[in-house]
Amino acid sequence: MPPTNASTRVPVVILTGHLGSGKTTLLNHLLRQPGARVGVIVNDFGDINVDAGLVTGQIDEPASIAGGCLCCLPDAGGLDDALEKLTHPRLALDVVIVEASGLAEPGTLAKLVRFSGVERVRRGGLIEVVDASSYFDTLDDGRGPAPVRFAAASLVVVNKTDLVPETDREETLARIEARVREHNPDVHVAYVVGGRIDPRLVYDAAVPEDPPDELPIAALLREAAADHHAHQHAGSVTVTTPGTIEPARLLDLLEEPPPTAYRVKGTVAVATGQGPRSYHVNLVGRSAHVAAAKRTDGTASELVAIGLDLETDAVRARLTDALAPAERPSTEGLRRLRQLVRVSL
Ligand SMILES: Nc1nc2c(ncn2[C@@H]2O[C@H](COP(=O)(O)OP(=O)(O)OP(=O)(O)O)[C@@H](O)[C@H]2O)c(=O)[nH]1
Repeated sequence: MPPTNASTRVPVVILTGHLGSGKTTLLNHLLRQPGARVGVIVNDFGDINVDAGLVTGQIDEPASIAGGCLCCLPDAGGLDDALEKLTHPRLALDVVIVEASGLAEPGTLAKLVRFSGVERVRRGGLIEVVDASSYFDTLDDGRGPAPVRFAAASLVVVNKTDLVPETDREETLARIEARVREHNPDVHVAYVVGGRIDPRLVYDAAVPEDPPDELPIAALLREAAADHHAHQHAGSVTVTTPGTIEPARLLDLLEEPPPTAYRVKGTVAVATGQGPRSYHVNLVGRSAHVAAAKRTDGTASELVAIGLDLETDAVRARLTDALAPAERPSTEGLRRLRQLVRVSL
């Protein structure tokens, strides 16, 4: 059995963006990261150009899947079927990425995942890729309201910054960011070339290295495409506490996360009459998911925050506050925790 994150649900990340903005380039960058088991759903099968050697195996033969797997989605109606297959615990995938066609409407796709009937799915965020060099010639003429598509994004990746003349770059990127924030003031924005975002913004690989069953071609492809420009590293902060915590403080953090933390994840323990109970916590952008853990191993609680330009001191202070030890939870805290667990189902 491969190492697995199976005790938690599989995050499903939606990748959207205008035609040619760089979605597939970003996806291939993520697929090249060692260790990760990534499932891919594309709804544009005729036009697929994901690196075949990185996406190995067929979903109909899950036993043969090595580094990841690929599923084609002919129409929106097939999304749940594809998610059902790709989130099967046997595959032990770290993440499923849905690459939309350039014409897809992000808000609609986000709703399809949010209201998916598939039990093992959790929302992993929506990444909108923007072509910095053609933005004001394609998506937006700069007049009137900004495109509403940004409202659904948790992360906006402003790609192809290399194609913006250096003399205009700062001003152009600032103008794009201002338009993005019109409908989504808190969204996280990354500026990249070749879709090279830090994969830690998107998923956790259960193992840091390639599994032994991965096809050698994947490693070869990775070498051939070795990144000349390293990606912008995301920062992270980890806080642990040996005891059970007060859920009201945790809920305060999840309802109003620190602005520079894109993801917050971890496991926390809460005291009950029958001993401590553990919960898995996941926040992406502003969307929180909490689920009761199947097993509780002791009372330790841990949270990790990940983000670009992470304000580490401020974030550490917030995580420390959220993990303040409590031998007994407040009634109000328990009520809020149970409510979030219910809406996370
Ligand atoms: N110069 C430059 N070219 C890029 C960058 N990112 C992607 N490209 C190129 O832009 C073209 C389109 O990239 P894709 O990744 O195919 O874009 P896409 O959004 O998947 O395209 P569709 O699926 O057709 O909507 C390709 O030729 C890429 O090599 C970048 O940061 N800089």
